[in-house]
Amino acid sequence: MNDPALHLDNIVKTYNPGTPGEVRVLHGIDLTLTAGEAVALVAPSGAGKSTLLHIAGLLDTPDSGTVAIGGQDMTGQPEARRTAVRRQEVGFVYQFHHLLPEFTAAENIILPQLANGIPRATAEARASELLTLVGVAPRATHRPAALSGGEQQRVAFCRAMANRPRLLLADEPTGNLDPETADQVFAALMTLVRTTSMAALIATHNLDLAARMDRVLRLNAGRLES
Ligand SMILES: Nc1ncnc2c1ncn2[C@@H]1O[C@H](COP(=O)(O)OP(=O)(O)OP(=O)(O)O)[C@@H](O)[C@H]1O
Repeated sequence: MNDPALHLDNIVKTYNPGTPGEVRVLHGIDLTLTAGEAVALVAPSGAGKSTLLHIAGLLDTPDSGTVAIGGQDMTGQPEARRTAVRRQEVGFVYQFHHLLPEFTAAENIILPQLANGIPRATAEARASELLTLVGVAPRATHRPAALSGGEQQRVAFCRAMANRPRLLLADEPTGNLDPETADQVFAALMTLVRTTSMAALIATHNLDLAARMDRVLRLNAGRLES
């Protein structure tokens, strides 16, 4: 019950080891995120932020070190198990929304729940609740192309949270928006995090937004500094 949403212990990652193209990216990352915590990840370009988010979200594996989600150590687990835990416990948001263009805002939030075996009525209620929280309920029946950039991104947050994940990982979620819209979208994200008490690791170049989170971590030379 009190297990951390995410626990990384001594994560090391090198691309193309032992070759002329070797890139040592992460040199021993330790990180613990607890429920309800929003943590900013600030890093210069190329520092390994996406690599770290992919490892934390079970999309990639470290060379060594452990990744535990909700107290479940994922080291050496078969891919099917990693996929199941990722689907259930982790939500992702990217700089670009990646919503399905042929489906409405609500359907984009309903579909991942149906894929997880949730009954349609429950999924619809959950979509409606999430869209209301981020202020996009009046646009529920619009397709992504008929939504503004900020609305699209707020719908993407709702989709990421549709299956009540324990952990939200966001890679520059406001990077594609003008400052005012970024501010509104960030506020919506924080509302969702506070309401659902999930843990969120949010990579951003925006130091003002980073300062509004509970903690700021800097990724530098392969290590995390607070
Ligand atoms: N598959 C790969 N093979 C080899 N090198 C890689 C691979 N993926 C990433 N890298 C390198 O590892 C380093 C970290 O990449 P990563 O994408 O994690 O950085 P980032 O901090 O997310 O960068 P950005 O902010 O520019 O997106 C970079 O030098 C990158 O070129």
